Amino acid sequence: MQAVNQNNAATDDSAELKLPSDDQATQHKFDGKTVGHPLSDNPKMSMRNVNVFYGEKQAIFNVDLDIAQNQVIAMIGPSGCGKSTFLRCLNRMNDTIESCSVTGEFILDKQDIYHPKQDIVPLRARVGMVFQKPNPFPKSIYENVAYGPKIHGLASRRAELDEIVEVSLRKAGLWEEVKDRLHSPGTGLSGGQQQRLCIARSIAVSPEVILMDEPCSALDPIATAKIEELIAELKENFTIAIVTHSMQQAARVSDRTAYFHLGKLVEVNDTKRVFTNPEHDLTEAYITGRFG
Ligand SMILES: Nc1ncnc2c1ncn2[C@@H]1O[C@H](COP(=O)(O)OP(=O)(O)OP(=O)(O)O)[C@@H](O)[C@H]1O
Repeated sequence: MQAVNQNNAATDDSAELKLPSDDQATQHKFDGKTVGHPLSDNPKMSMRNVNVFYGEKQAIFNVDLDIAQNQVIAMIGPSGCGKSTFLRCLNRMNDTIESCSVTGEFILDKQDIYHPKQDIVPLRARVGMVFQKPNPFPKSIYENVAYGPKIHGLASRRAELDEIVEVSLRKAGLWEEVKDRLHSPGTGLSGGQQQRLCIARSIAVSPEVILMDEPCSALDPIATAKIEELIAELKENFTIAIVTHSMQQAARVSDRTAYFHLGKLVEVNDTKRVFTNPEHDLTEAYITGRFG
């Protein structure tokens, strides 16, 4: 039966408007059980039964997920689905938001990172974070990288510190571009270079896990390509979790992909599988651009 518009004229368009959106139609099919392989044989971090609230509003529902050692996991999903909220729980960045409460289990190498005795400073050195917008300190390039090792007491002599700075900048693919101006301000670098500086700063304290929250969203395609190449190199030494709006980026850089929808973890699988043969209709609807 065709729907009738306000002028009583039947049109196909108005009939279409009365149908539920793909989003609404498929939403009902999600029973809350993540499909695919959310757990791993070789987890660096294991999260169980995670729920996150901002005041009364629940942002994450019963998420179980492992992040495998020396892999890149991409977290994707429509805006507001909770990707950044979940990521920020992994180094307790949400502790800084007063209204935010987190329940569930977060284990990093058998250690409960929400244990009352857990000190946040060493935790954030072990689980570093790179933000959407490059945020170098208003200090020299050298000091940006040296700051963390200094406060964590990782170098006792200047030569040791120099070495950490050089190695970190090399690992971040920035050394050749900045070695002759280490004492110039970090903020004087291009956006892409600043983001690599922030990655060097994170690497300098020898993290085990690096969290990246849309690290390329403020960058041009060339700077983005450099960061993506870097991610592929970094996973040799680090475990990486990246939130991205770009499905192409998730497909290029990650080994596993986790698809979130309205605060629920719908599907986790090998990235290739997610993008070529998703198990859940919601994942398929998102990756084929039917919503999001
Ligand atoms: N500080 C906050 N206070 C209150 N609600 C918040 C806060 N941060 C996020 N939220 C809410 O929690 C839900 C998840 O937000 P989150 O930023 O984690 O989603 P996201 O998937 O990362 O979104 P986007 O892709 O747009 O960055 C949203 O409904 C958002 O409005």
